[in-house]
This record gives sequence, structure tokens and C-alpha cells, in this order.
Amino acid sequence: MKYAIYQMEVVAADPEENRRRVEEWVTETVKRGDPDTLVLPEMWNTGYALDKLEETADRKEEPSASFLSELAKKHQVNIIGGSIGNKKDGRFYNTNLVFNRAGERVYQYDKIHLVPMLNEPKYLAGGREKVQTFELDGVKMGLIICYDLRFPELARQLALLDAQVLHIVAEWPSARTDHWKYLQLARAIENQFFVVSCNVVGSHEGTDFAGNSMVTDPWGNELAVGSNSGIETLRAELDLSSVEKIREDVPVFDSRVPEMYD
Ligand SMILES: NC(=O)CCC(=O)C(=O)O
Repeated sequence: MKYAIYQMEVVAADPEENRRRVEEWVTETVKRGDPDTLVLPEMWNTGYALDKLEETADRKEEPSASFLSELAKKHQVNIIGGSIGNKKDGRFYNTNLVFNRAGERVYQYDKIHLVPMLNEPKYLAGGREKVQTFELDGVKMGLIICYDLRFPELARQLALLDAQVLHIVAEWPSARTDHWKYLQLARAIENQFFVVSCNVVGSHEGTDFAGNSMVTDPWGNELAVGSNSGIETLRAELDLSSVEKIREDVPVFDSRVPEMYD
């Protein structure tokens, strides 16, 4: 499966401009290569201007859901739609959306863990639905959002549901770049699946974002890494047969003793 990842700069509180950037990137990226799956970052519509969500956030995933669905259908490409600032049932959420090549929404997830360092608990409600897998082109996959990466239980839950690829969409600050990179390697190695991440660059109100979007294979090899501060398209091709091979060579899942952990 061929990936293209948009390490973008999000304009805080300007969803229209961000949609323009995403549409231009999707069109150019599909024209220049032949990706199967595109990946966008966290909160790509509103950025981290959380005090402006009343004016800028989607309402029940619109207009982002229709926008992404149309792009997926038009270009016949799967889209891991990062996440969006989203209002539903009177509260704001950090909501992920995934679309297949037919433009069908195959997954939706609200970020569970709210990050205190970016004031999320003051403005957002945390999702309370368990993570699930979804399928794109017959491959089982999972997704978590940024701070969720620090909670290994989520990634393990997805591995136990047989995910072959974990996506992480993020706006991770450069103050903790090492954590961002090492935690991804750990999640890939301990769960023996691919980890595909998409972070942003640029800054908002004194917080610089770390770039370093990554593709890591189930052995912990880095197949692609973005720069610290450049707007970039990362491309990588995943050989999904390596998941089974590595799980045979180092049979972690057969060696588990779940009654000792639960
Ligand atoms: N957007 C985020 O969730 C940032 C997470 C973060 O800064 C950290 O875990 O450190």
C-alpha cells in the first residue's frame, strides 16, 4: 500500500484556507504519484485556536465530511482525514474521519485523552467510545490522535483486534520531539505493526510544532521521516507481508500471558 502524508502548516481559526490547502495538496499529490492512501494531520480545519471553536468548528462533522468524501471519490483514493474541531450535542470534540476510495466514511473516532499542555480539557470533551479497526483496500487498520500515543493500551487494543497499520494524526509540539519519535518506535516494535504518523509544522501562540511525520515498519525501521520544520509530502510503500513474518520470527502475541495483566 502506497502512502502520501501531508506534513502541513495549519492556519489557526481559518478553516476555509485550510480546506483550500488540503484540496490543492490532494490534487497535486495524486497527479504526481499514484498513492493508495493519503493522510492529514490533527485539527487541520481549525488548528489550536480552541477559544474560537464556536465560530470555526464543524457542526456534526460538516463541512469536512462532505469535503473529504468528495475528494476521495473524485481521486479514487483512501483518505485518513486527520482530525477536525467538531461540535456535536452541544460540546466540542477532536474528531477523526476516514474515507475509502468510493467516498464512504468507514471510521469515525473522537480523541479520548485530552492534552492539558494545549488546554484541551478546558475546551473539549473526550471521546468515550472504544477504538475499533477499519478496513481500507482489505487491510485492517487503526488510528489514534496525538496525546493518545502516550497511552500504550490503545495501540495494544488495536493490535489485538488484528490491525496491521496504526495511524497517528498529530499537532505535536517540538518541546517534546524525542518523545514523539521514540514512542512511535516503541508502539511499532511492541505491537509489530506499521506506524504511519502525520504531524504539522509552524507555530501557534508560542508553541512550535515538531514535524517529523514518520513511517515505521513492524521491526522499528524508519521508512520515511519528515524534517523538523518543512511543509512536506512524505511517501512510503508498506510491504504488509512483513507483519506476519515478524510475528513468526518474534512471536510476542503467542507469548502473552493476558491473565497476568488484566
Ligand atoms: N496535540 C496533542 O495531543 C499534543 C500532545 C503532546 O503535546 C504530548 O503528548 O506531549
